[in-house]
Amino acid sequence: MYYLKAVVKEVLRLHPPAPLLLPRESMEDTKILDYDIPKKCRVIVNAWAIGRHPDYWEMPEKFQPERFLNNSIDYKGHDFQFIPFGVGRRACPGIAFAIATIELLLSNLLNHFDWKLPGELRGEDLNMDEAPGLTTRRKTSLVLIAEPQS
Ligand code: HEM
Repeated sequence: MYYLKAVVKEVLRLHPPAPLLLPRESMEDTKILDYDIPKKCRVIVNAWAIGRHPDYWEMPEKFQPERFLNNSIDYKGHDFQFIPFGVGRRACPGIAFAIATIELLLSNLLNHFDWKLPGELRGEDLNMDEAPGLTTRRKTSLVLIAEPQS
């Protein structure tokens, strides 16, 4: 179960369903690094890019759930390098429900079926591109063969 939790985190790091979170508006003039942000400016946070930033993640493009096994990085918005549910007062209130649902669904699917790719296809051949949009989904359908476990 520890590994499954790490897999879910790794999927949400690489493919956050709301890649730009929800837009914010600055309440006052401020400066971040060298950028002047005027009052009432619309600010968009790119959680997708943060999740792949090489300053915060080793081999950021690699799918490597193990990176979540021996650390305390969680969804609550304390770890700014990992914010698939946003941060602060307007962060997603559905985190616990979402994670419980994903884990329950995934563990049942894995427990009851053996999963295979069709033909000679290998995992590394899968196209993991995302269709652009405010929320993301796979660009191409995922085709799998499910064999019920006896
Ligand atoms: C994998 C599943 C989910 C993801 C990745 C997700 C992600 C997000 C994100 C990124 C935001 C914007 C946070 C921000 O801008 O800081 C948000 C807001 C919100 N989410 Fe989710 N969410 C998920 C599931 C759910 C579920 C299951 C519910 C309800 C049962 C829910 C209810 C909401 C609501 C009501 C808001 C608006 C909060 C506000 O504006 O104050 N979400 N979600």
